[in-house]
Amino acid sequence: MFVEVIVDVPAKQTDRPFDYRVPAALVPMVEIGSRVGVPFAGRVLQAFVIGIKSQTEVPANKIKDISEVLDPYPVLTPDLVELSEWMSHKYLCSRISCILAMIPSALKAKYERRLSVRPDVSISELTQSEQEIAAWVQAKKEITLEALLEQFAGSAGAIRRLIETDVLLEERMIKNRMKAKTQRMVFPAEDVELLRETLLHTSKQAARQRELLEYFMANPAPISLSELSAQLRVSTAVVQSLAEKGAVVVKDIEVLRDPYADRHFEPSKPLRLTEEQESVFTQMKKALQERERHSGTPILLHGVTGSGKTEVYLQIIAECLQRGEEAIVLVPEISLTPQMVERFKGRFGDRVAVLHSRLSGGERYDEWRKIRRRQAQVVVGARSAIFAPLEKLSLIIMDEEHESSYKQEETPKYHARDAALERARLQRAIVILGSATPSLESFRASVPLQKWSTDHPEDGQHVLRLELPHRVGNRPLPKVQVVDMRGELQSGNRSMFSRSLHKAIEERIERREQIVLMLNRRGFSTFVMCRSCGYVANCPHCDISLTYHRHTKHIRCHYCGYTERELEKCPSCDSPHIRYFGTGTQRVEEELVKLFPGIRVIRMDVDTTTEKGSHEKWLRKFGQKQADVLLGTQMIAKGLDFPDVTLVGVIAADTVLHLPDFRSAERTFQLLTQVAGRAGRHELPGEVIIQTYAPEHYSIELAKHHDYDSFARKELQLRHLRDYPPYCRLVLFTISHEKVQTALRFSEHLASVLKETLDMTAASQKERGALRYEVLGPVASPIPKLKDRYRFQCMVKYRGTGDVSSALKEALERCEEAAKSFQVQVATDVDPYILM
Ligand SMILES: Nc1ncnc2c1ncn2[C@@H]1O[C@H](COP(=O)(O)OP(=O)(O)OP(=O)(O)O)[C@@H](O)[C@H]1O
Ligand SMILES: [Zn+2]
Ligand SMILES: [Zn+2]
Repeated sequence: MFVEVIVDVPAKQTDRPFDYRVPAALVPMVEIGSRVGVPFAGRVLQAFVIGIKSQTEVPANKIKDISEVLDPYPVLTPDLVELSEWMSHKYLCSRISCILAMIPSALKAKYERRLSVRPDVSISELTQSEQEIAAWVQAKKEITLEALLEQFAGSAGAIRRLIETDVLLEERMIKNRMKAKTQRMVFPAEDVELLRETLLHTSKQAARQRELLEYFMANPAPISLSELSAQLRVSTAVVQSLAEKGAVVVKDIEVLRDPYADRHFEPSKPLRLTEEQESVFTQMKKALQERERHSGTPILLHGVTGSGKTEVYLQIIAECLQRGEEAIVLVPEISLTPQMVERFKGRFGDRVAVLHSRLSGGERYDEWRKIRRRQAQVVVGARSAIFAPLEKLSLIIMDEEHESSYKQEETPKYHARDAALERARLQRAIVILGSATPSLESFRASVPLQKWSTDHPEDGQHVLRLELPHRVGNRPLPKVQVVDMRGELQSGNRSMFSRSLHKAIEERIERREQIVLMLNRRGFSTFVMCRSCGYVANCPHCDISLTYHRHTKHIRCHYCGYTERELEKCPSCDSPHIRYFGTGTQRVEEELVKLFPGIRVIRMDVDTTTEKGSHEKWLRKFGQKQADVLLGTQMIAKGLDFPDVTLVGVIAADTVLHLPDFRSAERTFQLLTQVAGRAGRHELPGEVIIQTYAPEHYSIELAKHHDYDSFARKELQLRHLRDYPPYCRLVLFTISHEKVQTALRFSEHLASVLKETLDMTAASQKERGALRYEVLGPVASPIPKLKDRYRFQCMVKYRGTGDVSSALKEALERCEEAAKSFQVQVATDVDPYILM
């Protein structure tokens, strides 16, 4: 048997399958998706099996054997292996980077070098010090280089000679970064007679042993050693002597770390669906039942905030489980709150595995193994949970599908929505994209039920749209008031709170109701400015202003980490009037406390939520009414559901609007709608106050009226006019070099090669429908200098059905030589979300 593998080397030349032979003994262990060790260029490397075959073109004297199989079960399911191929093609990145993105970091190999003495070496021919070293290694059988250097601290030279002369052989071993956690268990002998007999032969002096034997006679069940010693206060030695007598067996058993072990989840029952929910649910159920026939139907669930989308998710998952199938639920990282986890654990208990970035490496690994061992059928997680190794996946739910955090900003720069649609296609699973404010990409692709026919082509361009236009129980959407802050300033109010918001806060405090205040962090960045001359402290390596860190009294660059002490006076005009603009939320908190004495504020932003579990802690406190105000950045806009919140305030709504980004209106509308959705979700009616300097902007005006449809129509018109996605697709190339000239010249070269290859592709694909494209740039990047490198951008804009990836890949390959010799870096971003 032969296998095709992808080796774990991040280089262009190795980005293709290599053939190996599987020795007979390993054949039963090797499957598609297995992780193996293979000899490669004189080392043993981790590799992933992507194909199995009975023949190979590699000549018999050249083919090598795989050296080991690293796991008891394949780490990738067959559909993930296929998905990795799609990903590397679509996102123009190496196959191995895609595979590594799919497995927990605990499984990313660490290579350890181990030394041993060559068996046929005659030690007596070595020098005295060499002999000493060799003898020591021989006694240990094998040892890491680090340990050897530590033992013979002064003899690095001798050790090196021994390695060079092959007296010490070096072997690279693949080690997992993370070990499975084990627990020491005590198993009493199954035969109670044996216990009784041991007791008879144990002397009266050994009271502890006798006590333990009696305990096991009464409780003949395995127990962990730690629990046993806590209960009976017996020492390990006592257990050990019983083990020697054969009355008990002590064994290490693998256990799974459960991050939610100490939490109790209130079991929940399915609610009776409302009429609207019921009709949506019926369609979903139908899609699930017919998924084999129609290769899975993607569904867009457009439901206003509080319309009961989550309850529908829970019931369709139950349906999926009942069919013996499995489901993935994707939620944005920041809305993966305890409340959210609780709803899934409460309904499905232990069958739920949770994956998010706040878990430790070990916990993540264990949740993943729980999935791999088929102990979990529902996976709830952030972006990368789309790669959960479920074999009978039939349902993928993506909540808040419009969220930009579904796009990964490091290589592989994939979008979880597209990965979900592709994985669903491979598995014939159905995808449900849910949102109160669907992305324009999804909305444009969607077709309402009345116009839907099941023979729409499976091209990801057609999505069935289902709607939940009303809140559960017909609760009204909250009343939204927009306050023009320019007017406030004109009437002499210089505070960051308008008079309406001020009054509204006062009222809630009096009525003991709760308030959510949101501020957009991006617009309120923390910078340092001279009030006399307007000097702003910039990073010397990046064209970006430095950020002030109040607690350490330093100013810092967010991109490269450059740090200096806070300024005493202006470097430009010597004025002492330096103003530090602290984080926006800090400033708002200070002002709140000043204006409303005694007010209790919980502040949630990057500063207060870095610690593990802090997120949960703050929300729990707020839920228990230990605070009047929950103040925070975007992270509080999503998913929260607190009954006593009756006021939501947005301090500055338009800070995103001015960013040079074609999605800024969409983002503003989404954010305002989401945060407004936090108010009045239960008995008490809600009120929303939005403060802005641009009240007439359509994204704010239409958010005020909860009018998604008008917003989508208007925004799509504008995108069409300006030729932006979803009417075209973008690929962004960012080129950087230490010298401006080199960066620019290379960028021009790349742009012309891109044009050439696209011309050729368009010509050869003419019959198959038009491919229209443009290559824009090079232009200086919006951040023109980063970490001492100058940056330029080229953008490819295209529409049509041709295979653009192949052309772009070819262009990159043609420029590779030049890039290498000039040491130019090229970063590629397909369907970019950040245009800087
Ligand atoms: N059929 C139902 N009967 C009674 N209450 C329901 C029903 N469905 C949902 N609810 C309740 O209505 C509230 C809102 O529902 P849910 O959180 O599922 O809405 P959602 O659309 O997911 O909201 P959002 O997108 O704003 O987070 C919740 O408190 C939920 O328990
Ligand atoms: Zn100055
Ligand atoms: Zn910097």
